[in-house]
Amino acid sequence: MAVRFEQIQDCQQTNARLGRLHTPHGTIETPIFMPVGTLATVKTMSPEELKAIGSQIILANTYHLYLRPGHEIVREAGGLHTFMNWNRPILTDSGGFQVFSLSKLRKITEEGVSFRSHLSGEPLFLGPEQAMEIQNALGSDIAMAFDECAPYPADREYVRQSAERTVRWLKRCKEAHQRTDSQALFGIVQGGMYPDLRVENAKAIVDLDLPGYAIGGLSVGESKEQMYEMISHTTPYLPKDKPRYLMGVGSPDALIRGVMLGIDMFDCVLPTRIARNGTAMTSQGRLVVKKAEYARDFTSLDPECDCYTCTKYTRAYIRHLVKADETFGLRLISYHNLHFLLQLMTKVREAIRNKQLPEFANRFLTQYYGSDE
Ligand SMILES: COC(=O)c1ccc(CCNc2nc3cc4nc(N)[nH]c(=O)c4cc3[nH]2)cc1
Ligand SMILES: [Zn+2]
Repeated sequence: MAVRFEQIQDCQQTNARLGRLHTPHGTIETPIFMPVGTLATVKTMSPEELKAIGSQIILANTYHLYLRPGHEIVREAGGLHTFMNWNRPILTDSGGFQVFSLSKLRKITEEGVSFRSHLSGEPLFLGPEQAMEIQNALGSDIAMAFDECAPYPADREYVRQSAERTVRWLKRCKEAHQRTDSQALFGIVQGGMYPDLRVENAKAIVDLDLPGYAIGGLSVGESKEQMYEMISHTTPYLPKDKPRYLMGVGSPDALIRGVMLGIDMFDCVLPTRIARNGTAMTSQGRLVVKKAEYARDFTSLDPECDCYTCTKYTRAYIRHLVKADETFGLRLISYHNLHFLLQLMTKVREAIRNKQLPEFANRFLTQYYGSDE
């Protein structure tokens, strides 16, 4: 069996749980945040730095690697782990989301999606079989099913048709799955913002008896309350003894609330994406280091952080680098932001272990978002 999930401890007051996810490239303590390495790199970070901040698993993207450098080159390199010098677990997204969010001129049929490359404009096609072939070449430990992440907002009839097709696509992914002993296929539950469609889709996806399940079609512009509502309608139909992965999430509050709703795995581009415009996540909330007020601030980004960035550099120095467009500034903030979210999940696991999650959540969120939010 490629991937096996162990439930270690439940939380009495919420649906949170401690778990262990055993994969061919190592064991992952859950709940977990997965840094996003779309193009076979977590932007500006080396594998050694990722390990130094405690990253246990990273995400890469089928769509992007299919377009560039092409999955055949990665296969010839010996797979993604060798190609990018990362010997821990890798989860690959299937392209289901990226093809809809990045490419132009796309056409969806029962077969799959025809689209034009957002890089070269060349006509391309992705369907369940192609997505599984690419992920087979990449050799990820966890391969996501090829699905349609319905646009938001979308009318009920569209969402119903799309979710039903996603189930038919999942069956084809399962048929096309080759490395069943070294790569796990996770299904993805859709259903838009319609609770009854979410439940119906969850039941159909779980019927295929897979090693893990994701909740898709969220973090697409809906309100956080809507997102939490859809999660709470879905998790009761996902087996407790399998990992639950909320795709594209997220921010500190969404991670904590997601854990309390029973989610085990998360991914988001946020930490490296906001670093690009000089924004750091700190224990006191977001800090835009470019602001003039930090020009002579010789304290660290986050007074409560012990990471390399916060022990060796000051806000004034990082502000200078970002203003001068020096990539080292981007590296320092990315390193800290990733450390911040990975550290948050370490504290969340500790709080579940000590039966203190609600208290920890209130303390952290009040400090991060301020009591008025
Ligand atoms: C500064 O912050 C940012 O730039 C930024 C950008 C995008 C997201 C949203 C990411 N949301 C998201 N990613 C997703 C990936 C998905 N993959 C598949 N296969 N199926 C889905 O149904 C799906 C849904 C998602 N929702 C969040 C933050
Ligand atoms: Zn730090």
